[in-house]
Amino acid sequence: MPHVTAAILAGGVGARMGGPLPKQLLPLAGRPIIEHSIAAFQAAPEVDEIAVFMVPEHLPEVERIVKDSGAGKVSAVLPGGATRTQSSTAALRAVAGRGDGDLLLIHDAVRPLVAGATIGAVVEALLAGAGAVGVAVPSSDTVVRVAAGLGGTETVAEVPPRSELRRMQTPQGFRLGVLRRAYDLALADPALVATDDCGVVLRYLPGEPVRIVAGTESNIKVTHPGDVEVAEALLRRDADAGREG
Ligand SMILES: Nc1ccn([C@@H]2O[C@H](COP(=O)(O)OP(=O)(O)OP(=O)(O)O)[C@@H](O)[C@H]2O)c(=O)n1
Ligand SMILES: C[C@](O)(CO)[C@H](O)COP(=O)(O)O
Repeated sequence: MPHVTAAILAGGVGARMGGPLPKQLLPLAGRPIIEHSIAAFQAAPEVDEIAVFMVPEHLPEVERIVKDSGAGKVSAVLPGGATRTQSSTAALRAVAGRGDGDLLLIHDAVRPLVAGATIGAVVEALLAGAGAVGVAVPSSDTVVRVAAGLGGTETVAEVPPRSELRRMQTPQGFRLGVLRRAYDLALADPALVATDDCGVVLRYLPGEPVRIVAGTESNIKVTHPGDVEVAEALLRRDADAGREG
């Protein structure tokens, strides 16, 4: 069986959230957001090992969280990079000793409500032969592409068919050989701009299918002020549903 490493990316400073602390350290139901994310992968039977990539100035807080929560699968708490893409490449460096057939899951630390079933579905798709797997949900809203209008305004440039659109979440999972080849090409491209790792595979290895598995609406990315309260409400709802089910 391939070895499965989960990389939890926590190298961001949370500019959109604001405030003195990176949002992954904010409390959610009494525990730091990142502790929920680590716990999800700790509990996932498919995952062998976890590595966390944290804003360098806050490494000690995460080391303490890992120790106090008893997350025994965490083998390393390392500095993240200056951009999400650089944190992903830090994750690739951390698994340099693993084989091309081993698996790497990359997860946003600020998606604390990821379901165990979602992690399982990503690994299952990889074990079934996929080289790259994304998690996505349909969009309820019409999504448009915009263009710059007059005087700093925006205008609608295109309305792609909604039935073909999905909202991407994490974890995103990869056979290591695939992600390594994609990033080797990406890092040699001075025009590299990426917001997720499946996008890097799609752009630089266009022949490599990126499979999609279904995500959940609860797997939100805590991004803006107010999102912690939304996550708290979703956590309560999921706990109530678990008690009733
Ligand atoms: N240099 C970075 C930037 C982001 N991330 C991580 O990638 C995930 C998704 O990023 P985002 O929500 O954009 O987090 P921030 O970069 O912290 O937020 P902002 O863009 O508002 O500053 C987060 O878990 C974040 O910590 C990372 O590991 N390294
Ligand atoms: C990877 C991601 O969560 C997929 O939706 C998203 O692209 C991260 O974007 P961010 O700007 O780093 O929050």
